[in-house]
Amino acid sequence: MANASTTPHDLNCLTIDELEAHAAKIMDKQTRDYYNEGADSGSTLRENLDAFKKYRIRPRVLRDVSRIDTSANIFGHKNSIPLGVAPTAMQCLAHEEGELATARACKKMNVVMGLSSFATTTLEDVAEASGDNPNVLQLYLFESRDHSRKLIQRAKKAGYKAVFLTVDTPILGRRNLEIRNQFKLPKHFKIANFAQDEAEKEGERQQEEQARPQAQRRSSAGYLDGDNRVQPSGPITFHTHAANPTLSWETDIEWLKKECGPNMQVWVKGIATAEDALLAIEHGVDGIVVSNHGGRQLNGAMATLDALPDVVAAVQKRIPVHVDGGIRHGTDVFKALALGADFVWIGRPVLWGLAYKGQEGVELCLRLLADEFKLCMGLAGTIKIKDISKDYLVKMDRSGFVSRL
Ligand SMILES: Cc1cc2nc3c(=O)[nH]c(=O)nc-3n(C[C@H](O)[C@H](O)[C@H](O)COP(=O)(O)O)c2cc1C
Ligand SMILES: O=C(O)C(=O)c1ccccc1
Repeated sequence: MANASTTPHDLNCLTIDELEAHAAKIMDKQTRDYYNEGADSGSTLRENLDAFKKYRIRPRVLRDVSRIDTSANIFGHKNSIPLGVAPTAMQCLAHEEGELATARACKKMNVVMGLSSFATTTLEDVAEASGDNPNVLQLYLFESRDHSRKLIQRAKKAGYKAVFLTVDTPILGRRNLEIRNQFKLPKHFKIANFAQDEAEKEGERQQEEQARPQAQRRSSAGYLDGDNRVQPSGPITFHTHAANPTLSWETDIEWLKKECGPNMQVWVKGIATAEDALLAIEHGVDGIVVSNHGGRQLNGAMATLDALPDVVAAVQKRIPVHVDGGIRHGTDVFKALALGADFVWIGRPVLWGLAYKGQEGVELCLRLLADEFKLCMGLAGTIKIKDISKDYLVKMDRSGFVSRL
């Protein structure tokens, strides 16, 4: 009998939940709170996780599952599983090698990596560590077009396959632990991808700005006071760059497409509705990620798995639809694909892996999910990614009533 436990395992850490628990013991409180929390009460963060429990798998049997192919094509590359590493900011907080450790683990595991605009490693160094393995650059479109233009040119030159424009963060969500902890990036780390000529000045401003509680930091329209009211604008700052409330389909997507040219795709990350998915297609976007930023932006927003089916129905396979948020098991990957996603991304589990054991920890994280996903495919009676469909799921309502999809 084929057994999933043929790959070497870390006996102390056999699940993503265990990885989270190990990481929680290792990370300092500031980092743990920053990485793990959601916005406001955290209900959307929890619902992202719980949404997967509403679905159960309908396994088919007596099919030859001796040859399971978990691979998925992305940007013309063969990814080992239909899963990528979502962009998350400031990975040097989790481990001194930060994004480089993640890039090396992704390369080893054949998994695409998303690099945050707010990475603590330069995009060139990450590209070098990745070799042939594909990368995407997550973008916050800064109000200073000059800075964005430079960043895009650098990404192009370094061979990034796509930019993912994050569209769920026109204003930064309120994260209470971050405010209470007065979270700041320790002085010895740098937000590495600010344009060289601006880096010094900007670095200093960031350090100053980060010393401020979140509620007093400035956004580009001004800063949010204690009651989340926007106060008049101040100088350009760290959070000015992340949160740009002027972003719009008309002005920014056209501009971005032109800047990226024919060889670097433009995706939008943070879509939650069919209406916006259709607008994305209308504006010539190459792909979308259904995301609510891991529940860190609009608390009270739908769980991403709940938002997914409407988006999939509207898009009708014209462009790829990806999803992130709350994926912690191989069965979660299977369920997202069965609901029509082409691919999924994971955020926090990679940060936990990094904190646990650097590159090795990220490899472990990816291996656990890859093994679980392959096992799920085989036990459900599927051998190719394209076999996975809604025929393999039922949905349970609150009273436990089960219905076919
Ligand atoms: C600590 C942290 C930092 C993040 N930083 C960014 C970022 O810089 N840009 C971005 O688009 N998304 C960012 N995200 C959101 C992730 O890309 C992703 O959407 C989310 O983490 C997925 O949910 P999950 O953590 O439940 O897997 C961040 C998430 C976390 C947890
Ligand atoms: O923390 C985040 O989720 C995020 O996307 C972000 C926002 C501002 C600066 C750095 C990261």
